Amino acid sequence: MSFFKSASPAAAAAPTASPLYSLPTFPFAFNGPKSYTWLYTTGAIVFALLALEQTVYRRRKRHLPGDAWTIPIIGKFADSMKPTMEGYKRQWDSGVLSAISVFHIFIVMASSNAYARKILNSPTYAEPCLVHSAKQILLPDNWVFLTGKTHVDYRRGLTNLFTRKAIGLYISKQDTITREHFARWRDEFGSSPQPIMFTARYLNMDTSLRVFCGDHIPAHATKEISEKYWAVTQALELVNFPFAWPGTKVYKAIQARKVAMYWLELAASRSKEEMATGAEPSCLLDRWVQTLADPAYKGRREFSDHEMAMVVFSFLFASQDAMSSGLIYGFQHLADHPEVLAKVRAEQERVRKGNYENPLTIELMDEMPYLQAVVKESLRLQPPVVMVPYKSTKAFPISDDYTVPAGSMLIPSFYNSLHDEEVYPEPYAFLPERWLDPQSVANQNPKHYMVWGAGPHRCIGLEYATMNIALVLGIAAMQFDWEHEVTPLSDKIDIIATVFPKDGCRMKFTPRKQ
Ligand code: HEM
Repeated sequence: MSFFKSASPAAAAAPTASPLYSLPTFPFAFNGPKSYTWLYTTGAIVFALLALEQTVYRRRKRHLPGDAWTIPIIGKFADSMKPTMEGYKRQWDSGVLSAISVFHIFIVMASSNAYARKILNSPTYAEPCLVHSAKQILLPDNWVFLTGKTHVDYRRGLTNLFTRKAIGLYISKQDTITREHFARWRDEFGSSPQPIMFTARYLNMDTSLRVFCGDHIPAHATKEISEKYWAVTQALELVNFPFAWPGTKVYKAIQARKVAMYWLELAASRSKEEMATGAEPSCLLDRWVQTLADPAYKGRREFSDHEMAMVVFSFLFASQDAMSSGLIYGFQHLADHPEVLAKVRAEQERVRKGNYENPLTIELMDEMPYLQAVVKESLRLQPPVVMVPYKSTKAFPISDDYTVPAGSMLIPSFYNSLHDEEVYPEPYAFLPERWLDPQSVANQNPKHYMVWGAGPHRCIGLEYATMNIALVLGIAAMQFDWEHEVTPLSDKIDIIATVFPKDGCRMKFTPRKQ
């Protein structure tokens, strides 16, 4: 997420002030018995509202595991301000369905694969629940806010942008940009390890902008967008000030979006002009324009520059955090398992036969099953998106004995499916080999592999993301010797929108002789 969905219930809870708690203010001067009447009346109202809150919570929760009583007014707000994996795991372990409340929002967490999939595959009852700030940042008319059939139809037109043919087109750009960045890494990474969080992030941002817009935006624009984009990620934090006032994170994110949209609209317009001359497509926008002009194409043909820019912005929004998380953990897992890194290098040597400077192609990548298994396993072991919030649009009979009330938040977990020891023996070990045998229990149970979600909103960019992570790790394996400085925080997880090692993954890259 992707990640324009909040990782925590607090995100949705924070901006919502319940009318239940907006009590009128009273004159509290003690002027005789009349004042005591006000005081008693106020006390009685507060007491009644608190009692009502508990009754509503217990009626919604029924027999589900979870606190018998919710903390008045704020519920589990304090926990969700600083979410931890340990806290989530405790909640998941309490039951396949469990309940909590944050402010007045009633939340059902689903930890089993069956329930997680049921939520994601029941668009009549549940739809994605985007954080409050997402509409301000992405613009309310962005396609990501569509639901039901309109969403399915719009999305169908976009899947052309991620076919094998399209990915084959993007890969040469990914290769070029990655090598440009690695040339800089040679100078930037000195003698001591340093966090790669922002270095890897910039690499992803630059690559994605080039893949999406090609040369239709100037190099300085990709830099400007990349630098400003951090404001967008920050505005997705769990709790945000609800108004976009100057100085707030949402305000800064909106300014960043304006800059990005300016360049993306320009790119869309230039792509249309260039494709009209019969030029060959060289980026995602070109491919989109070319598809729309294809007489065989069935679907809507007219998209304004603004609309195309919004789609590209949504891809950036959905991809940056998740792809950076996946890449950083890819580096960390490989560096911590030198025996696996050695096998990646052996495969590179076999396939590339010494031609390490030749650009990678999709056909060459096909010959690297071990590298692909490494990426798949790394994303399983530490999924960038551990869960996504949905909301029930009507009463949802999720099981024989429980119906989720309408308007609740539903949070299916991906993490539990991905660490189910029935499907992934030794679930906390990094074992790419489990993906090499088509008959392995992991390969025989693809529905457990929930890194990309499931159902109508399943990640649209998964092939592109997988290819990019594999390509970067494959080239880095041959260009550098890696050293990961393991710190007490390396295994601790920071939940920003997606997940990152708390120490930012401290790495040292030393150029290798090839
Ligand atoms: C490792 C990288 C990535 C991960 C782990 C990831 C994961 C996810 C997940 C879990 C979802 C929600 C699925 C659901 O609700 O069932 C999602 C949705 C989405 N992702 Fe990704 N994603 C990644 C990269 C990307 C990239 C590179 C792009 C764009 C090129 C992208 C575009 C999207 C979009 C547009 C959606 C919303 C789809 C819809 O609502 O129809 N993602 N992603």
